[in-house]
Amino acid sequence: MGRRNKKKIFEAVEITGAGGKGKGIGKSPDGRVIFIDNVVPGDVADIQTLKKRKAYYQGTAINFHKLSEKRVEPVCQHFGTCGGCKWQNMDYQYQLEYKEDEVVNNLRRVGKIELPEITPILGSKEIYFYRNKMEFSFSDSRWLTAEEINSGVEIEDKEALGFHIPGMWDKILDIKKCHLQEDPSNAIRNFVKKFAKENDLSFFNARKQEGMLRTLMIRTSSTGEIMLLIQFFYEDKEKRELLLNAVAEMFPEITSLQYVINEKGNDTIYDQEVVCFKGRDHIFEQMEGLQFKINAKSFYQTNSAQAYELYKITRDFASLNGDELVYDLYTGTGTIAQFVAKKAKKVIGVEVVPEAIHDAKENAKRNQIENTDFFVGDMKKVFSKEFISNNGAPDVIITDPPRDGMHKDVIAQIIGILPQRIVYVSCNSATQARDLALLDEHYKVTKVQPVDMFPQTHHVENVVCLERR
Ligand SMILES: C[S@@+](CC[C@H](N)C(=O)[O-])C[C@H]1O[C@@H](n2cnc3c(N)ncnc32)[C@H](O)[C@@H]1O
Repeated sequence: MGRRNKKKIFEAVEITGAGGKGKGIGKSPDGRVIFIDNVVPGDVADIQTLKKRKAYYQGTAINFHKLSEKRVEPVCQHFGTCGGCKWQNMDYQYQLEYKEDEVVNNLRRVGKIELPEITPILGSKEIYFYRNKMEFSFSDSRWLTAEEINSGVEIEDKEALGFHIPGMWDKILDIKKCHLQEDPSNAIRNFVKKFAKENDLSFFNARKQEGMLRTLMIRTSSTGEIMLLIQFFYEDKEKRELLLNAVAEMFPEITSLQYVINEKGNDTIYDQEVVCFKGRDHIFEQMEGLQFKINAKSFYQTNSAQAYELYKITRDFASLNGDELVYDLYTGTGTIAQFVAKKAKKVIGVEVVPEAIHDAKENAKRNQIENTDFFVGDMKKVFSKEFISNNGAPDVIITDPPRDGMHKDVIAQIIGILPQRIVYVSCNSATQARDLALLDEHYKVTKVQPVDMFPQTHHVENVVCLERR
């Protein structure tokens, strides 16, 4: 190890905050911030550094002097190794506090904008089993814990079907029970693993690029439908059918059983043909009487119950009276557009993924919504003079960009149009704050409502209403 990364131990560090990708925050004697795994604000611990950067350290707790009163016992046996639910050891009320603080700090420090009173964060009723979609990876050599390695016992169960170890593309932790998706999610995953092993279907090795079974995706819906998609690295018809038939027989509640043969270097299925083996190639999600068709490639908010709350807040902030032309930017499959359509004169949705726009149009038809129009395009290029003269200048813009926020050209284009109101939905309040600062000359932030879509993680959604100055 080079000198720069020589490990140090800092004694009795108090954990004073949480943030930075779910890590606890402390301070070293030399005044640097330390980002620490598996600690909770209020803990006091000896910290061993793992990495040193110019302005901060990354570290891990090796000995606790005091355990925080904000701690709770994690429910999951995989906590600490799995990167999925890093805040499972913190009481949910405190999780909400830290999420709200993060939003406010970002808006204040990054955005440096004048803020109204913040509406308290809306917590999730379900703090476990709230996800409608999970993706697991197969591996022929599962991640072994230090205890397993040191035990000296020969490892018999070598395969994994589970999650990537944080930051490691080729290391998979075998998951026995995940607390994020309702059953039969765990039952399906465990059955597939057992059946595949018993019948000699090989598990993927990402380094060597060999092995038949790559990934498994399970989607559940509030309509009770279940989608299962298994991704294979190569076609072996006999073995593939053996597995898929066994799954179909064992879980007749699966309404959509699909597969992909993906021979590429990476796991993404978006450029691959998805084949329906049994049932339909889609499931439905429903919200306030609206139906949304979801296929294997569709984006749909992963916490359905909280998505409903998020959309209600968005609609509320848009304050529509039926006369407005609304643009729904980054519309995905047009869910927000359709959700607000009844209250608007017309809604135009824009999205870069053609399949999503195809679904948006089909869903609008199914929901008998006639005042929406959807366009495929990169947002940067959409607000052309021609587009505005064809579709009209919006009175209200709803925008829900990916984590990177809006491109500065998109913000410049919005400023060129100056709609009366903007509702900005974001899953990353830091980039949202940056964008709000760029809009500040023309828009005043009038409402802020953080929403928790992902309990047990540090992620937080935030809805902001802007009115023209
Ligand atoms: C956070 S999702 C929002 C989806 C939708 N509003 C919903 O609630 O289901 C962001 C969407 O932006 C789309 N997107 C990403 N980059 C884009 C771009 N440059 N132009 C247009 N859409 C883009 C993504 O494909 C994704 O559907």
